[in-house]
Amino acid sequence: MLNVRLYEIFTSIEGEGVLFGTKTLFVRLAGCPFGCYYCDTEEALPADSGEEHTMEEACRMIDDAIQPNTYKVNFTGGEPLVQHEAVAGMARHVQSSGVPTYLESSCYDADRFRTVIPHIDIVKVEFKTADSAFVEEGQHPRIVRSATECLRAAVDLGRETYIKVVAGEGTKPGPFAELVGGIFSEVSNDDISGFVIQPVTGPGAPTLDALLELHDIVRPYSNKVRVIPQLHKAIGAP
Ligand SMILES: Nc1nc2[nH]cc(C(=O)O)c2c(=O)[nH]1
Ligand code: SF4
Ligand SMILES: [Mg+2]
Repeated sequence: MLNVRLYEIFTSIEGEGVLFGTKTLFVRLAGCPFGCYYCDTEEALPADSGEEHTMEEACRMIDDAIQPNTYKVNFTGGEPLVQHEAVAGMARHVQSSGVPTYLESSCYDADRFRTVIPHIDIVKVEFKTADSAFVEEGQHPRIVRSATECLRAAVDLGRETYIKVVAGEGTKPGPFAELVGGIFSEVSNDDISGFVIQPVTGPGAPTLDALLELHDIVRPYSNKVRVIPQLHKAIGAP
């Protein structure tokens, strides 16, 4: 029987991406095998963090936690695709209750992504830069290919899709331009609802000049480029 490890379920104001400011129920799954230097949920990275539940329990916990006027349920982590079948099951349940579902993933595995995306309404496709320490440098091209496949799959299914790239002080314009060129050889501006450059919060934050340079690299491809910091950090919310 399928079980799921959840780290926490809570309501907050969406602090990231194009839907920042919306009232959101966060379902944080336990476990992520990666190691981004800016990770702000390190407590949820161990595979044995959080608590294990049956799918029935998890769905009931979501039903009990969801408040009136919730805009969406955000499946995050950790890395939700580590437990992709459970995410698909919980997302299907949430959709059946009429609340939109949202996926917050590093998009490291396109096969897993394809099992989840039919049950997701709005998706953030994240592209990790080589300096993120997400994976070892040699693995980075493979990760970009995975995220690109995820992007293709989301757009082909007609999902509301936006792109996010976290930028830190080590994010170099040259490799960033190469990444952006690759993304827009795969999709067009009409396919996406936004291109979010999210500055690292705190140590490792990029300068304004660096952010403007990255912005100007995306702008020729998309008028939907936005530099959006983490709102929840600014308002002291979880
Ligand atoms: N308020 C708030 N918004 C968020 N958006 C994405 C989050 C995440 O941890 O994935 C997050 C989070 O942890 N808190
Ligand atoms: S992929 Fe996400 S959860 Fe995993 S280490 Fe990176 S920022 Fe943290
Ligand atoms: Mg967070």
